Amino acid sequence: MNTPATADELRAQRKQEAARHAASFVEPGMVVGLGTGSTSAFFIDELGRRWNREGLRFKGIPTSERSAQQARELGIELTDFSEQTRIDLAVDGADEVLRGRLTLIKGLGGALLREKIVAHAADRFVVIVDDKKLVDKLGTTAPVPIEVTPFGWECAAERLGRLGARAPKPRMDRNGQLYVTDGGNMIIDCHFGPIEDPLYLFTEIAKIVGVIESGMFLDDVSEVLVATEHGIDRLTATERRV
Ligand SMILES: O=C[C@H](O)[C@H](O)[C@H](O)COP(=O)(O)O
Repeated sequence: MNTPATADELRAQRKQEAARHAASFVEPGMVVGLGTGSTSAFFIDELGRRWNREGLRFKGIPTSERSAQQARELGIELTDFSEQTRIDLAVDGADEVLRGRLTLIKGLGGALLREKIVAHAADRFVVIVDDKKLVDKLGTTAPVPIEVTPFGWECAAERLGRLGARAPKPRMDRNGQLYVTDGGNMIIDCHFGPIEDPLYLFTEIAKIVGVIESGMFLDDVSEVLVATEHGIDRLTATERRV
């Protein structure tokens, strides 16, 4: 008799289903943005499978050193913005998605700046999640990660505190060392609690000198694929709202 799947295994299966679905959008010759995180890792794996078994050829632009390494190990050809500034399709995960909207939080994996740059360069930016990421208000389960310059981070943290972030502090890694992004910056994970007005908060965060980018994605996403027990729910830009 098979042991029933654990909740973690079920989530992993759903992430994989969303990733497979998104990987089916990749066509020969495309430039493809490769996201970061556990869901994106399934996407890159599936692309590796298509590269090696189907002979699918495309070029990847990774959003982190981690994803670059994974893609290289699978044999996927990589490129960068020095070669081309246009991406056909970018695929990435998210930490929270506002139910029924294309509004979300990303960056718990620390790659939010590169992810947003890649998303903005893409003609089509597809976000892949399992249904546990859906929330009725952003900020309910995840903090908003905010990438800041190391110089003067204390000033940015104080301003973020005035905006309602609880005890904003720089992110530490699992060894207790200061977390440094691929771009050499710091991240302040801001616990605002449920966010009533995402656009207002996003705008106020962006005004803080020293803030490079926030993990709020309000108007960047073309579609969201949500893996549920019934299959894939696809939310497209016609329903885009903040
Ligand atoms: O910086 C990391 C990214 O924004 C990830 O896409 C996000 O944190 C979701 O990660 P996961 O797929 O592991 O839940």
